[in-house]
Amino acid sequence: MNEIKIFSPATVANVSCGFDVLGFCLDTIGDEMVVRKTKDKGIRITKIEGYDLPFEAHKNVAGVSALALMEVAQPHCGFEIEIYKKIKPGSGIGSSSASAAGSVWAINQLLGSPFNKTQITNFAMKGEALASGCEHADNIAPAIFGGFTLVKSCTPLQVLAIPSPSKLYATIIHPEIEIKTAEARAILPKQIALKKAITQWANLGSLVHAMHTSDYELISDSLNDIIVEPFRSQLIPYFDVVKTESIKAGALGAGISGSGPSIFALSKGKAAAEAVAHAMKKVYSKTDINFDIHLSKINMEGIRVIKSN
Ligand SMILES: Nc1ncnc2c1ncn2[C@@H]1O[C@H](COP(=O)(O)OP(=O)(O)OP(=O)(O)O)[C@@H](O)[C@H]1O
Ligand SMILES: N[C@@H](CCO)C(=O)O
Repeated sequence: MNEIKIFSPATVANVSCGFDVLGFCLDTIGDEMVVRKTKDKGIRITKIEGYDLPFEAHKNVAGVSALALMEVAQPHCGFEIEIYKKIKPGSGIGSSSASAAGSVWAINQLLGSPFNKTQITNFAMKGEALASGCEHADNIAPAIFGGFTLVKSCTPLQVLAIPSPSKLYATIIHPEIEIKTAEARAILPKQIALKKAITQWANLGSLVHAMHTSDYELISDSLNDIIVEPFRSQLIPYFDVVKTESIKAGALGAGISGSGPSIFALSKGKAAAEAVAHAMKKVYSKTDINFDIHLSKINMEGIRVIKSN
C-alpha cells in the first residue's frame, strides 16, 4: 500500500465528570486525510483545505505526531500528508486530535501496522501537546480506539475501552466563537476541595458503571461536572440556558464538549437527540451568535479507511 485516504473523527472529551480521562467518538463529523509514501525521507504537509493552518511539520499537530512515530520507526521512506479539515480548530470537538491521530494512524497502516493502538495514541499525544500545552489523550484515545475510552494513565499510557449502550446518541451545538484549549486550561484552579473531588469521582465511577450496565437513568444521574464546568461555562454565551433546555427536551445530560465552546448532550435514541437539537437551536436562534449542530450515534470504530492503493 502506497497511499491511504482516511476519515478521522471528531470526539467529545471530558464528558462532564471525566476531565482529561473520558471521551467518546463521533460518527457524522470528522476530517479527511490522504497520506502517501515518498522516496524522500521526512514528513511534508502538502495540502490543507478548510482552515488556515501551518504547513511546517513541526508547527502542525499532524506533523509533530508523525515525526514522533518516524523517530521510533526509522522507515526507509518519507510521507506526505494532505489534510481536508472539516472540524473547525478551537471548536471543542477534537480538531487538533483528529489531525494528530489521523496522520500516525495512516502512516502505521502504510508501514504494515507495526504499532498497536496504545503506541499510536502515544505518538498522537505528542502532536496534541503542541495545541493544548500538555499531553492528554481524552480526544486522541476515542479517535483511535472508537467508542468511549477512559485514559487510566498517561505515563505509562493505559487506555480502557468502555462499552456504551446501543441507543446512546449525541447532539453537539457549536456556537461560533473560538476558545483555545490552552486558554481554557489556564483559567482552571490548581487545587480543588476534597469534598468536591469526592462528588466528582463518585459521578465518574457511577457513569462508567452505568455504561457497562446500560443504565440510562444512572447515566443521567452521573453526567455532572462540579469542578471544571463552573469556570469554563462563563466563556460560553448562553451555556446554562442551552443545558437547561436540552435536559427539559429529554437529554440524559449535557455539558461542555472538551474545552468548549461546543456543548454536547447525550440522549436515549435518535428521536430524543433530535428534540434536543431543536431545543439547542432555539436558544441560539434568538441571539446574534452563529452556530452549527451535529447529531451522531457513537462511532465504535474510530478512524476508518475511505480508500487505499
Ligand atoms: N492540524 C491541525 N488541526 C487543528 N488545529 C491545529 C492543527 N495544527 C495546529 N493546530 C493548532 O491547534 C489549535 C487548536 O487546537 P485546540 O486544542 O485549541 O482546539 P480543538 O482541538 O478544537 O479543541 P478540543 O481539544 O477542546 O476539542 C489551534 O491553535 C491550531 O492552529
Ligand atoms: N481534557 C481537555 C480536552 C480538550 O483538549 C480539556 O478539557 O482541556
